[in-house]
Amino acid sequence: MSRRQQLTTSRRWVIKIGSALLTGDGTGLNQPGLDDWVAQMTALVEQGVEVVLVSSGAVAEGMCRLGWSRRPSELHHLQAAAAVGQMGLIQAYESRFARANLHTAQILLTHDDLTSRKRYLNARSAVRSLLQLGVIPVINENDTVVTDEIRFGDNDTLAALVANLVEADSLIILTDQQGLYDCDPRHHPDAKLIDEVLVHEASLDAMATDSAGALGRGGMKTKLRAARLAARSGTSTVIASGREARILTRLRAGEEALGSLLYAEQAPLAARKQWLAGHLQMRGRLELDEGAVRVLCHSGRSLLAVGVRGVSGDFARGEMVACVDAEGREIARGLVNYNADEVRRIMGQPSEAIESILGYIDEPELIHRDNMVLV
Ligand SMILES: Nc1ncnc2c1ncn2[C@@H]1O[C@H](COP(=O)(O)OP(=O)(O)O)[C@@H](O)[C@H]1O
Ligand SMILES: N[C@@H](CCC(=O)OP(=O)(O)O)C(=O)O
Repeated sequence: MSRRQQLTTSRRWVIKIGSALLTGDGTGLNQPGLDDWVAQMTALVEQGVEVVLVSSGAVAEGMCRLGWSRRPSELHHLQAAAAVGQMGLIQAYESRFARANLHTAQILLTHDDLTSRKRYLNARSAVRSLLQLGVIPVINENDTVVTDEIRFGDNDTLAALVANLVEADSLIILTDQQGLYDCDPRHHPDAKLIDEVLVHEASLDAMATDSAGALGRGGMKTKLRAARLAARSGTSTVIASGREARILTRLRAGEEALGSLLYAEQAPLAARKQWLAGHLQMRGRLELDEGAVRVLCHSGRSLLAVGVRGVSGDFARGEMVACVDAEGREIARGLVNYNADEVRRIMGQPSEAIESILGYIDEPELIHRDNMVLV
């Protein structure tokens, strides 16, 4: 199957719509554009794609609503514009998706939300639950509370971290150019479009510059960096023009020579497992009973509390623990969904009992199979 053909079957897409498209002429949101992109995303959902939308446009829409003609430079004015404009942005998506009977959910994130392990896991389970419910998450940076030091700044980086968060198969970055050119087409009319390339190809660095349009942030440089970040979880990226007719549905159909495909070396699950195998420090150990050892080793299942008979170490939710058999041999390692004290209370118990023992339930599994590698 060609790399383009993989888009025809991939299941989870993060779609980023940039400021350059959403607010092309600086007079508020591009309403006809929104009609078109929402109709295409609805068609994707009907084909079974789980869509997570990362949308810019809050500051520009806020400027329009407040009657400001120039982007302010003071942080507090930018924050005010973002707060006003985010209302318009969400209304724009909510009303359009509602016509197709699809619910939307607003998620505003800061850098801290994705770097603190606990908040990361919480954001991850919230977005996953929304997807399971068939809801379209509409994500933007929480511009009103971020300071310069902790900003994503451009939404390309945010979209890449969201792709990591949900282990997306594909990240689609829609912008005002046909894709990544070998130099900025705004200044070089003879620039050539890159069709398909390995995301880590070193020659790309010299091509993707940080010159952006009047309303965008970051230019192609942040898009290339985003594609490389996304590749850490095995996600391949397409950079394409949101002005091209039926761009999303044509990409879904596997059309060749459309936008630039920056492909990752590994598939999402393999990339995650490699990261788990080599990455984190072990914070504790879970001793498993024979039945649990068997289902982990032979059936590739998740670890449930009922199969654990001993706990050592002091670990937090989301940290890495070793799973050992009765002789102390490590058989697997993975990210645990409960902290050490909680595991001591729920070990040996069926998952249905977790809520009555702890008073809440985070996940039914102690370690989900996607977060575990056999050793
Ligand atoms: N090699 C390149 N190929 C394509 N565009 C480039 C390149 N280098 C810089 N750019 C600039 O990046 C701009 C898109 O980035 P930006 O304005 O930040 O858009 P967005 O708001 O969609 O993120 C293009 O309009 C183009 O001028
Ligand atoms: N969070 C900001 C968007 C930041 C931004 O412009 O990003 P980008 O679309 O990457 O150029 C907003 O909603 O106005």
